Amino acid sequence: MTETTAPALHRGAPAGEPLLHADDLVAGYLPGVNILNGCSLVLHPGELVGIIGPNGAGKSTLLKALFGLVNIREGHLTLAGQEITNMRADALVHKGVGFVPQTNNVFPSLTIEENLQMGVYQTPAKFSERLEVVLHLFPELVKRRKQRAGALSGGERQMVAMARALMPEPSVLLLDEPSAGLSPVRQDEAFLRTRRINKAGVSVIIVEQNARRALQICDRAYVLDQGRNAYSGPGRELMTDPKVIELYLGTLATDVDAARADAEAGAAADAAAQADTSPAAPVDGPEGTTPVDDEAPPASKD
Ligand SMILES: Nc1ncnc2c1ncn2[C@@H]1O[C@H](COP(=O)(O)OP(=O)(O)OP(=O)(O)O)[C@@H](O)[C@H]1O
Repeated sequence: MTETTAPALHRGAPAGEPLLHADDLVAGYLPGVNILNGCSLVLHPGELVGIIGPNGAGKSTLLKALFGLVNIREGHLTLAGQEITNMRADALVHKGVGFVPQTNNVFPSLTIEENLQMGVYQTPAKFSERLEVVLHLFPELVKRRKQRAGALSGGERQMVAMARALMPEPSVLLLDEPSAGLSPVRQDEAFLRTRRINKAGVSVIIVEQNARRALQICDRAYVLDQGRNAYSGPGRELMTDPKVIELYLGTLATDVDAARADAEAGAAADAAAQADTSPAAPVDGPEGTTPVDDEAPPASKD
């Protein structure tokens, strides 16, 4: 076991080789100004990993560094054991990494279908096959595929952006705040959609401001602070950790109880979903919001 897979840094991570491994990254935008000051993260096959932390902690910067959009000054990044540090984004897509930015994530003048076509511009022959898989994952898009993306709501655009990123059949999907700017019900849908993608076999890293909701769906999460790892662990453990609650989830004493209740509600929903294998087992949002079909469609892999 290497130092970077040490339990304290990656608490709760499964054994074995990570799929994606960021080791002690130092990165930034302006010369001489580092935003990431030694950040590490592992993503194992099939995991859904969250990145949370206060505003300006460097969460989005870390995601962009993983996707070759911010220069990594020190440290290493590997994908399935291969060095990919500072590899260009288009090369990373080719290697199976997808990225969904927080904003400007669709081509507004193109139709939904044309947006999805852009997702496989490197491998156009795959379009029909992948379109079928992706529309199976997002059946909401089937009837609307000829509509212009610019006419869609924020939540619908987010769905198209995720669908487009899935078109090249990534093994890793990086999501930058998929719930940003959405109403509570639409936020729930974005989180459940994220889990649906993960259940379909895609390993996911999600950056979120809505920390409590993210922790509910994540296998594990990293708390960043000032560009460094502050805490890590299984999502539901972090939700009930008084230090994490005090520093990042809210300072009210009652939040401990609220977080516990949220964690228990999430665990109960998971247990119910596992017990019920019928094709439409709904999962309730934590605040009693609209149930959304969270059942995993057939795996997107061959
Ligand atoms: N393009 C950029 N050029 C220069 N500085 C930037 C740029 N983007 C972000 N920063 C700076 O990097 C720091 C970290 O920003 P980042 O967006 O990664 O934080 P974050 O944790 O995702 O925050 P939030 O939760 O508010 O989105 C901030 O101080 C921000 O001003």
